[in-house]
Amino acid sequence: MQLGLIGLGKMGFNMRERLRKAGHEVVGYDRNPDVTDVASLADLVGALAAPRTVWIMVPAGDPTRQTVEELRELLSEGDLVIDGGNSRFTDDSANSASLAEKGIGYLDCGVSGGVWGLEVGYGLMVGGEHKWVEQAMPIFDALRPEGPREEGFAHAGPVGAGHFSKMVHNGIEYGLMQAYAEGFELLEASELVTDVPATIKAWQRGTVVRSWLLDLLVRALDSDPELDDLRGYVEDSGEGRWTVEEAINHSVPAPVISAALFARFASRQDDSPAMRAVAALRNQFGGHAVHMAGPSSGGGSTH
Ligand SMILES: NC(=O)C1=CN([C@@H]2O[C@H](COP(=O)(O)OP(=O)(O)OC[C@H]3O[C@@H](n4cnc5c(N)ncnc54)[C@H](O)[C@@H]3O)[C@@H](O)[C@H]2O)C=CC1
Ligand SMILES: O=C(CO)[C@H](O)[C@H](O)COP(=O)(O)O
Repeated sequence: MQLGLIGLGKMGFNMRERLRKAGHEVVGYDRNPDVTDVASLADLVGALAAPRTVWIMVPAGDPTRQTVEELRELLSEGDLVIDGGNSRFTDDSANSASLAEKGIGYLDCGVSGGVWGLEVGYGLMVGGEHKWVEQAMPIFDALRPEGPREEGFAHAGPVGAGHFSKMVHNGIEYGLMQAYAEGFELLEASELVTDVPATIKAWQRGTVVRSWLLDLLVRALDSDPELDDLRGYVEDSGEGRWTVEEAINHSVPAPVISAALFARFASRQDDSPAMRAVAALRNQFGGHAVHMAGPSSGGGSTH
């Protein structure tokens, strides 16, 4: 099958490779001339025979919204657009409705697997109408891991369901990573455990907490046993906060995911205004000692 693929970065580049290995004809477009197959979106559309299927894999938000708008002008009735990026699910209904005015189909597809997907395949969760899902199934089948389709692919529901599912998936990812990270810190802090990387490595087989994320932690510790080449500063790209917002909207308690998100915010602070306030209040009501800020004293002096 032919596919137009827009965005050939960490994800799209490998997806093009995996699809080509499976025998599909992929025309890739990226703003980066080093990786693109064609010079423009118009050229990409011109290189495909109707009905066309075009997969967007650019950063979520404005780049994806603008790409959908441009495709709306270039594509025709019967063509299909798939947004495979980590877009917020609330963008999907607007994209779908705008394309539907011209008879162009729309699917939202949550994609999981990161840079490893080339080798092991991508977990896919799709939202949209059945007929469009069927049209794109050869592409989904090539991207998903080998094995039973239902173990690496889900038609999760109508438009928006794919990105909603991916949002929850990423919220879970936040919580799992945070739990491993806290365990790592506690092992490191202990006087009893003398080989932390070996201990975590031993959890890879047979234990209740074995997982792919644990395997990746072992891999990171193999090259940097105390992770001291890194700063403890963690970005986020939206999915975690949207998960927490949806948990609030549905009155679903999500303390683990919320704490994991807030831990990332805390990681970006050199000093915490909130904890300065707690120290000040403790000092006010109980006369408890505080650590004073000092220009070169690190934690400062105690008063
Ligand atoms: N990296 C990951 O682990 C995963 C990323 N995603 C999502 O997939 C999408 C792509 O992510 P990455 O490949 O990691 O990002 P990336 O930043 O590595 O690649 C994005 C690519 O899109 C290109 N690009 C940006 N705007 C463009 C435009 N208007 N037209 C054409 N090309 C454009 C850039 O030149 C770049 O090559 C994002 O929505 C991301 O959230 C989804 C699952 C996993
Ligand atoms: O979707 C992903 C993995 O499943 C991406 O790697 C995503 O960027 C991870 O989320 P965040 O950047 O917020 O940590």
